[in-house]
Amino acid sequence: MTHRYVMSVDQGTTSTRCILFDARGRLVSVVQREHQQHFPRPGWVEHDAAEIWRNLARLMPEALARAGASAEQIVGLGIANQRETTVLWDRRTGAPIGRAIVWQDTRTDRVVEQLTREPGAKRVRELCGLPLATYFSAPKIRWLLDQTPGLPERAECGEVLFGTTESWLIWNLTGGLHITDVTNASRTMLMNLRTLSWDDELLDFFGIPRAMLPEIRSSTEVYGTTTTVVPGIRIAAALGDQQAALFGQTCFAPGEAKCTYGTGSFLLLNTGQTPVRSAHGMLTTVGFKIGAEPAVYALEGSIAVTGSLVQWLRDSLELIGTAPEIETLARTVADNGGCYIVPAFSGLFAPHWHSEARGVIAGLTSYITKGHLARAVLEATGWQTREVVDAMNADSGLALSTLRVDGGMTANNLLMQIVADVLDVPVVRPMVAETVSLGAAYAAGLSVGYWPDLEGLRRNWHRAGQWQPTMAQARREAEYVNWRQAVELTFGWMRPVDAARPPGTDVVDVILDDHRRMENLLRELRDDDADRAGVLRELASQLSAHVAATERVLHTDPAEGLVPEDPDELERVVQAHIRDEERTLLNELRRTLSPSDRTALGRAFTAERTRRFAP
Ligand SMILES: Nc1ncnc2c1ncn2[C@@H]1O[C@H](COP(=O)(O)OP(=O)(O)O)[C@@H](O)[C@H]1O
Ligand SMILES: O=P(O)(O)OC[C@H](O)CO
Repeated sequence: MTHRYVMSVDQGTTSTRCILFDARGRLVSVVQREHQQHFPRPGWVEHDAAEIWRNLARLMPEALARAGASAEQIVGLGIANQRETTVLWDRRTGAPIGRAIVWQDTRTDRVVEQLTREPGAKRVRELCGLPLATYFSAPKIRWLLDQTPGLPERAECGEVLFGTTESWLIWNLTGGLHITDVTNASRTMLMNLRTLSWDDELLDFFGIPRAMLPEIRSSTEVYGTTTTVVPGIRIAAALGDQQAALFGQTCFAPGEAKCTYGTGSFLLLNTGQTPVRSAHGMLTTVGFKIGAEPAVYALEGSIAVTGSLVQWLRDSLELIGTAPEIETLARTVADNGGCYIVPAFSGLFAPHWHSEARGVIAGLTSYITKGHLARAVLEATGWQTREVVDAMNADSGLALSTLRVDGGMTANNLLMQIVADVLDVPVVRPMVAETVSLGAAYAAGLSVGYWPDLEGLRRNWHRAGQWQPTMAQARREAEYVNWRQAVELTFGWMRPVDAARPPGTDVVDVILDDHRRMENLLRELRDDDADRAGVLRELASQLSAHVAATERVLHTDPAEGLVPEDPDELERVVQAHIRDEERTLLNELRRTLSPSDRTALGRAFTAERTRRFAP
């Protein structure tokens, strides 16, 4: 008898996996390839979409070969993917336009800051269920369009296309089908959560042309057939990876929840057929949509940094050689020794949504060892989960009674115990830890009739591990207070220096903003990837406009004279200018002028500076 399988692709943040599952939901073959993470500047995270496609093109035949199977034995393909990551490509050539901007990337923090002040900002969350944040696709698309002259016009006439990575892969696999599924579309900030279609008000707000967007389809339906790599396979499902994990954990009914612990961690609660608005920092998102049935919604608590903090300890601090070693290191100590790490590397996501937050290590004393740091890393995942569960309970009015977990980090038994302890509920892990892939396979299998219904899938779920809470209540509460105090230290770390201040701001602040902007340019000059000539030109224009405004409005006699052409000299002059002005002029202005005079001067300074600025 010829066996038949479902093929599943999990296009994740760090790697792409291709897995074949049999009818009982068992793994038949697994292959995986990592792709490169590009960090060209602080806060920037990029992927090469062409590399991701090349990886998939190798993985699909490899997965078949491992199982000794042919394309005819594959009943359907389901794709799960990292969400929000933004790929633009040329419709004609199929080539990506620049690198993809990854969901963790914070380069759009200023774009987002500006957008929050625009009329219409309040409507965004109402329409799409998401808070304005760097995390989602729309600000990333806007940023990309703003970068290249001519790109907005090309996008307007559909020459430049947008997609998240499932769209990009389906486009390549089918030779030009431009679609997305409703769960991925719900992460762009451009889809109306009720109508499940692109929303004109949102498109206008972000200035994004409809012509560049894919068609929105259900999560399970046959979209088309592969024409390349392994031709003839029906593509029968697509879901964002966290929604796929919800499906793989068989959280099909309202009230069922799971948390996936990978690069980041994502807790999703099925809320049934009506979108629930969060009052506590959760996202409202689409959970899945089976064929023509109504969509099922979810509340989501997204945590940006959990497994990636372990990677940071391994790759940047080199305190461990492999991710599992963190457990051994953390077990060398009995507790955290008073140390807390809040990994706000991409700002803080749920429930805080502070894009400007940056990470802290708090409570350091000379007593702290690398063992304590390792424990603080694991506890950070525990406490971040606790914050999200508290918010989720407050939104749903229910208390979570057990937590279903999955993902790479759940191999860590100490971490699972910590999660049970800080939540004070049991944590359970299923037999198949590859829940994202399993969910995509389930969705594709349902779509083509390989599995008849959801109930049959539920019977495949088997418990493999369970952790009971053992922490004393008083200790749990005391630790949580410390954690929250550490979180507060991360807020407001980055000020949006480039955001134009409204007219009428204190002149001291206006000048300080100029200084920070120039310092940022000096930092850029030290980056090997920077366009040096461009940055130098910008720096010279900034300095010249700033000095002219200072002279004209504050009647000072700046020491600099002309803006030097020599780059080293320019750097020196800028640094000296900032140092001198902050030591003398600014203190004098604070001391001698009334707040209303400083405000009037601030207005004049801004006007003069704008007039003199010649980019
Ligand atoms: N034993 C472990 N303890 C703690 N973290 C781990 C362990 N094993 C893997 N990880 C972390 O889990 C993440 C990988 O999980 P995975 O589910 O494959 O992530 P993703 O799908 O986001 O790429 C990595 O960030 C890694 O640091
Ligand atoms: O690829 P993962 O598992 O890190 O998941 C990323 C999420 O989809 C981001 O929203």
